[in-house]
Amino acid sequence: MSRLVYVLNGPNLNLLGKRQPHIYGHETLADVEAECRKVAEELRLDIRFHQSNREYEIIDWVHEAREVAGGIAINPAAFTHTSVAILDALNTFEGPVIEIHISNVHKREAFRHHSFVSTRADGVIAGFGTQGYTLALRRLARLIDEKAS
Ligand SMILES: O=C(O)[C@]1(O)C=C(c2cccc(Sc3ccccc3)c2)[C@@H](O)[C@H](O)C1
Repeated sequence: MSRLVYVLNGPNLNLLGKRQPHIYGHETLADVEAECRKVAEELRLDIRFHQSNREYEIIDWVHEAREVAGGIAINPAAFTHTSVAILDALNTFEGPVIEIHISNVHKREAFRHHSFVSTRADGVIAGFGTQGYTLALRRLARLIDEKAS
């Protein structure tokens, strides 16, 4: 069972930490990646960390993950609420998928309350700030270890 995990980030997350800190905090996506790499080392995971504003690139990374990864952690951002295409791609991935949202989407606008991705995700983390990323890694490590035992 591969200990490689893909961490995928959707549109506008490249601007994280620069606006709306009251919703998304002050950490930049580079800060989040660094924290993920630190925790991944503790968990004996390798990670590939990506962000794109282009739906097709996220789909292509999911297809890549099918061949090499043991799990996917994904913050689809706005694609959460719109993308059947990303859901369809995730449905071709056989390993565990954890959906991450920095904010508690259920306390926000009604259009953020529905997620296409949640119909595939094995778990959803929302409202834990950027700590959700490392919590997702810990869950994926547990699931990968359980499958290997
Ligand atoms: O809470 C999240 O992580 C979420 O996935 C992230 C989103 C999001 C939306 C716009 C921008 C950003 S990142 C950002 C934040 C502040 C300033 C600039 C960019 C994330 C939303 O589209 C989702 O509904 C919720």
